[in-house]
Amino acid sequence: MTHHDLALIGFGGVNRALAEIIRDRGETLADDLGFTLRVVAITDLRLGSLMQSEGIDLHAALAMTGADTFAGLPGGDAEPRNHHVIRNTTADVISEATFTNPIDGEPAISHVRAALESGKSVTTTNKGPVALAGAALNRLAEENGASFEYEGSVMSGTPVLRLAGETLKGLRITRIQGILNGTSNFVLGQMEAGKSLDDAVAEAQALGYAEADPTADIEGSDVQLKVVILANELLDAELTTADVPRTGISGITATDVIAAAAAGEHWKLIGTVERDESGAVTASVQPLSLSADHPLAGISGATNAVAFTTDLLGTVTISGPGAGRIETAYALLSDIIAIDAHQQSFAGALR
Ligand SMILES: NC(=O)c1ccc[n+]([C@@H]2O[C@H](COP(=O)([O-])OP(=O)(O)OC[C@H]3O[C@@H](n4cnc5c(N)ncnc54)[C@H](O)[C@@H]3O)[C@@H](O)[C@H]2O)c1
Ligand SMILES: N[C@@H](CCO)C(=O)O
Repeated sequence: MTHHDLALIGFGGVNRALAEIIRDRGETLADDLGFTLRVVAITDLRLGSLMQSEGIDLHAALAMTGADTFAGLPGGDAEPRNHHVIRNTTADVISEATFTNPIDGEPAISHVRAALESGKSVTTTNKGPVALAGAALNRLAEENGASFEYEGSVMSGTPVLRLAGETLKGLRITRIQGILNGTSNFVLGQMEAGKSLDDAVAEAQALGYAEADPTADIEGSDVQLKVVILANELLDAELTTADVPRTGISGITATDVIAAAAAGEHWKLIGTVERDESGAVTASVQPLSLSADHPLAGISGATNAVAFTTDLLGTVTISGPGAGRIETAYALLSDIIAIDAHQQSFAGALR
């Protein structure tokens, strides 16, 4: 049986949920997947760093709160020595789940770069590195014989990137339109039910859907990053966030939402990518009031959905969780499964 050792960079909702999955289901997963998993390093802004090559006791690590630090534990330090840990850990896979920075992607881009330069594979749910430096990081991974996987950067654990990238091959995709932010969709639904925007955002934060700064969810910059990822990953575009005009939902009032519902419509924050006849790709983010018969109108709560307009199949729609700790940790697990498969096929080719 093969084995993967993980370093978790950022120990918040998502990486903690991955640690819980490994703690609670590690043995079943080994039977199902043919490899075992162990966490050998953790860093976090609040807790500091911990490196234990024989495996960290996940029960103890998960019991730690923001008031604790790793200082005093063997291999522990009160400082989050991210670069030292990434370069020196015995882990073969780095799981990057620090805050998404929609402006310049840092420090996550540097974390991913350091990992790939050390020949370690990376799984991340952080949208910054993928949207703002995806092409360069993919090249770096290839140069270093490592994998860079980021299924959770769009639609959390719902496998939209692998589905479209692998199983829609051979189709010409002319349009991608989706509800790509769980928090804003949840908030609009709560407003329809009579809650204020602020109360609904607080609820989304408590449920683990929102960004550290929920402005990114409400003002559309989270969707802007996801639209760039979809365009570049699936339509071979080279968009930057500056190419994607965005309007968020803060201008939509409870009155607007309730009046639309009474008329059989629903406000949704919609990301759109289009490819014209000449091959030029454009994208946008804006709130739209959708009539009840629109395929995205019935998508509620933190669920996301993406509709692909294709030449041979017509419209193909995928929907599923778009946010949530466990749902997003599943994306990390699915990336680790992909990393293992790459390593097995590389080893097979050498035999
Ligand atoms: N929660 C979701 O539903 C979801 C879904 C998809 C993608 N994501 C993305 O996954 C990432 C993690 O999300 P989360 O919900 O776990 O966030 P979170 O805020 O719960 O956790 C982030 C953790 O990273 C730590 N951190 C931040 N900067 C750091 C640094 N420089 N060094 C070390 N630690 C640092 C913080 O202390 C915190 O514990 C984010 O980039 C988010 O955008 C989240
Ligand atoms: N804050 C994001 C997390 C998923 O990227 C959302 O609500 O969709």
